[in-house]
Amino acid sequence: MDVAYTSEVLARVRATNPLVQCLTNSVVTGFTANVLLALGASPAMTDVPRESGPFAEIASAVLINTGTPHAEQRNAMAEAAKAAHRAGTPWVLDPVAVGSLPVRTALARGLLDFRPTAVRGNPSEIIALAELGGGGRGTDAIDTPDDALPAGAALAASCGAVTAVSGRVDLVTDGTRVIRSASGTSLLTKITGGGCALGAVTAAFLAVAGADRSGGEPADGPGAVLNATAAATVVYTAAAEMAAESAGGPGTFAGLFLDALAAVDTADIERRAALS
Ligand SMILES: Nc1ncnc2c1ncn2[C@@H]1O[C@H](COP(=O)(O)OP(=O)(O)OP(=O)(O)O)[C@@H](O)[C@H]1O
Ligand SMILES: Cc1ncsc1CCO
Repeated sequence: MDVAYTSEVLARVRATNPLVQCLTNSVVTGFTANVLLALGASPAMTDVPRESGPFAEIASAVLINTGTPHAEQRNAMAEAAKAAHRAGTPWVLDPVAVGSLPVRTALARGLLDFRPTAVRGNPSEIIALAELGGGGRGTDAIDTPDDALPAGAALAASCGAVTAVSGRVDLVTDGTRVIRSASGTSLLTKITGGGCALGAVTAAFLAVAGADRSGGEPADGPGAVLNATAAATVVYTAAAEMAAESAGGPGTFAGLFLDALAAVDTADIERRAALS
């Protein structure tokens, strides 16, 4: 995974406007849609039963985020995950507050049966999803990304997912390889949805990553999911870093971040990527 691949996948998103179906929490819905639009993707918050399943079959990718999982949305999530799995639509699970709250913990663990392409969350959520810990403090983490490495390996083994763990240094793993990305800004933690919108951006990148929907060899090679997931983090955090340079605080940062997502280019990515 390198800067050239990151720029190439970003260009594909902008050229093809992948349709990203989001079943996400009520706090971050508008922000998430704006982040996808700024990036060049096309959001659709299709999250009611009898629509979510059929839509997941035609969407380019699906995001399921458990932040505010009301009963109807839980049913829609199960329907969408099942349909995405059946149709070969890449889908991302963001297990918000899993571990510390019981309803979403059961929901998210059940959704693993439908083999998410990637799981994205903070360290405590990832550890709890893999049943290796009890979760964080509500939506906040109490663990570090490296603490979640065994959980990433467990999720790769149990459902084949690539795992992206957020923190000061973000980490992406397929259970064997680990990519760390140190770009970004703590201002992302001072606006709501800083992590949730990254889940949607990850879905957009997976949509264009050359993964074969029939389960065959991905056009971008066997590491396509790992590389595209890491590329999403690099673009997202590079844009956040650009926004932070002229932000006066969380309020102006949010707007400048959308501007930066629309503007970020190869030179910006080259300057700001901090991969190891
Ligand atoms: N301590 C930190 N310093 C700098 N950047 C950080 C820090 N923690 C997180 N980030 C950045 O913020 C992004 C979002 O991560 P965060 O851990 O806040 O997600 P989250 O808890 O799932 O967010 P939310 O549930 O509020 O959407 C990460 O991708 C990372 O780049
Ligand atoms: C604040 C909050 N509560 C449930 S979901 C959410 C958005 C950030 O995870």
